[in-house]
Amino acid sequence: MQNLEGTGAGRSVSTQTDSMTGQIPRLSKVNLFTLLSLWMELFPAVEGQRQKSQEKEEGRHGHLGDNEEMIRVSTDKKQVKKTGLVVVRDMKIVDLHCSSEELHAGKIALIKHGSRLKNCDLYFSRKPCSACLKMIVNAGVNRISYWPADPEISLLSEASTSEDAKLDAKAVERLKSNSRAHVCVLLQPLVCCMMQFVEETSYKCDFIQKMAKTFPDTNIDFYSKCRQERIKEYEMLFFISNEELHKQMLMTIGLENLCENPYFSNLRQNMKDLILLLATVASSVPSCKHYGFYCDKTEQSIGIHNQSLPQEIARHCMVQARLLAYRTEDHKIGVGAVIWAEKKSQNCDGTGMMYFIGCGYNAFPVGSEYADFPNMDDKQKDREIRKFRYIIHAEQNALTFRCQEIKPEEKSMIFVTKCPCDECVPLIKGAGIKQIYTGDIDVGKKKADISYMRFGELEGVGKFTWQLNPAETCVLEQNEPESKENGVVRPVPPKEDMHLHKKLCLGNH
Ligand SMILES: O=c1ccn([C@H]2C[C@H](O)[C@@H](COP(=O)(O)OP(=O)(O)OP(=O)(O)O)O2)c(=O)[nH]1
Repeated sequence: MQNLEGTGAGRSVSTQTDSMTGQIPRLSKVNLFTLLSLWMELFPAVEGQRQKSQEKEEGRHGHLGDNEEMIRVSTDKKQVKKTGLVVVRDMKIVDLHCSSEELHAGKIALIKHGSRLKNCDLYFSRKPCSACLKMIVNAGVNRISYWPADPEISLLSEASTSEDAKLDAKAVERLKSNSRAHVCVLLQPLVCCMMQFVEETSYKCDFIQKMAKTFPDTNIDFYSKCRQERIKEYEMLFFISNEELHKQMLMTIGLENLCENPYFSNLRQNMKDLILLLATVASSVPSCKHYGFYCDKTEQSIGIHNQSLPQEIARHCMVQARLLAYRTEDHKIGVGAVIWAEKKSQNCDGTGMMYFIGCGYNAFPVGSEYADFPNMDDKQKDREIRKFRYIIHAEQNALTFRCQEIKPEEKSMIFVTKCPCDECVPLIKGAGIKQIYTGDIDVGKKKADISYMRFGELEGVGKFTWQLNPAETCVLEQNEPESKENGVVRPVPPKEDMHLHKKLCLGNH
């Protein structure tokens, strides 16, 4: 867990720097935590869990044959909204949770951390229900921030359940006013140029660029289409388009202060901006059946540590890393890294077997001041004033400030937005991380102060790079010659297939 004080970005760009300071815009830590909580709400449903609860429900119905019980189960499900949660201690992320079919996010955090929640700040994607709040408050948390739309016990559900939802909202208010914890809404306006910067860096990021190389002329439409779909989807989930309804809801959950203008319109604008930003970043690692994180064919084996995660989960974790990259302190490029591990059996968390180990982004040593270290790249002739000997890489920060040990018997995975450099590759392997998910645009690059030669040679760690689905590569290879790209042999899609890929299908998000 890295100290999230500092500055942020994506891949190097020149056009969107702040014209006054020449610096790239940066995501505030509060907005980062809020965005991550929304993103955790979207954690892909765990298949086993879905099946289990389906079986349970079928069993329950078959056994009881009780109509009332059936209605109660289905209305409960509709009424309780899936919720994401980020646990922060001393401005560092210590855990990421998402509610499961059986447990709300707040209860999961309580089970996992118990009294260690004392003095933590919790960021919820919805206002938590009274059952969660009473336990969290009791554990001594410092602050609870929530996204100001429909709460966990939905106020938008059917009339039959709205009485309960209103009662719960009242109980939450009472708990709030009698508790030491500060229960509040934390949303900050984006800094100048942030949105354009995120758009540009998302579009130019390694993942989209790699697809553009494989499918010339298709990426722009594909990226924009994906982004439009995500915006619509996230607005449905996280925004209340009807202003009156939104006002009523804010009144019910004790936010009457925010119902007057200009506060109300400012709040809605900040919410919209953050939703747009999340949709943009999510579109930079598009959900697409032709592309994903795959092992090169020569490295495929049946060992457990070489088994890839489901693509939608890998993609989800990479978007987390992309969000973290917007906190970088490098003036040119943001890199984000997040480490997850898989337990042998399922957690109570909505993340299934996955649990969070740590995260980081590239930044100067903790506590350093703005002008303490040089910021120049290798275009600067004087090597003494280049940044490379000072900046801590995203992977290094994720490893240094991790909040869990990396267990040798478990499958641990690092998701990095940029291919790990020669300094980081041995660290990742030495730490016992079993899999790397990344892009390979930089593989084979050699510069004076930073190089990317070791990743290609790395053995004993599963390497999953963003590439065309190998199953499709086989089809392409049957007819066509190969080309060399970054020193790696890549198939050139035949014209017919390229035509087909122009209609890239969006997978289910
Ligand atoms: O595994 C890595 C590799 C690099 N970085 C960070 C460190 C540094 O802040 C930046 C260096 O990026 P790059 O190699 O692209 O150098 P540049 O000078 O920023 O850009 P250019 O590609 O133009 O040389 O990326 C990481 O966090 N992890």
